[in-house]
Amino acid sequence: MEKLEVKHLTHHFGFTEILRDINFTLEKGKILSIVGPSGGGKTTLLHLCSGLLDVQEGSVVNSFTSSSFAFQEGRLLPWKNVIDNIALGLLAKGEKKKTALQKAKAIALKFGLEEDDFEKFPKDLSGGMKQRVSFARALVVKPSLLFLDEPFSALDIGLKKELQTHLIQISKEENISILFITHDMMEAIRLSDEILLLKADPGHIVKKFSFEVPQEKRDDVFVYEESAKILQDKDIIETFELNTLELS
Ligand SMILES: Nc1ncnc2c1ncn2[C@@H]1O[C@H](COP(=O)(O)OP(=O)(O)OP(=O)(O)O)[C@@H](O)[C@H]1O
Repeated sequence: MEKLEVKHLTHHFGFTEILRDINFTLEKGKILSIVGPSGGGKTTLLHLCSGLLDVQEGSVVNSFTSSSFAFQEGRLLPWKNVIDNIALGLLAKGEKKKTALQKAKAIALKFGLEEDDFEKFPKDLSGGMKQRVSFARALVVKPSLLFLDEPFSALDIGLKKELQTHLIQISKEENISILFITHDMMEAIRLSDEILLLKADPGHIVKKFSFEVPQEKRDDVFVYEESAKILQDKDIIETFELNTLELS
């Protein structure tokens, strides 16, 4: 069975301990999110899990057959148009150009891009369109595991919901596992099978929340109700320091 297994992972930058004794397992077909305040070590943890950073202490064992990464800001190649950006990974895997372009176009349409956009270059795309391209590029290679770094943070609520719906649909159809980081609790509740709450200084997991209702059945009411419940949780209050906030 494919899985990502993190055991006793600790990380330092210089003399500063950033992460301490992180343990979790992501299983095939599951969506797991890491939620926590800014500076808590989420990005560091994601980079360690995805191999972008070298593990210093503890272990990360990734037995998924393939993985891909979608970044918050898209990271598209400025000299390539939309379709060529999406087709990159397929070409790198040795797919024939004609088939790669066909697959790129099909997934672009699935993510709400239009044929008129296909020849555009990144500089002529809105933030939302870049994000659509970024998702399409990460998913066109049909990864077994997808890493996402705050993928929806720059999007308005309508677009956020639309892309989340596409992501859930494609991940279910293709049985893709997802590990993503976010500071948005509602986003985590909408998408995750399990949420890991990461508290800062040094980053450590204080709580895990899991949800039984399948993602495609989670409507706005579910997300609002679960958020309201979770925001009362003492670990969430402490982790996000909600008790120190007062309206003046
Ligand atoms: N390459 C690096 N060298 C030194 N310190 C770093 C490096 N990368 C991150 N840090 C520090 O590690 C800590 C955790 O950063 P990280 O980016 O992992 O947190 P985060 O939870 O993703 O934050 P945010 O939500 O703001 O992106 C921060 O104090 C940051 O300054």
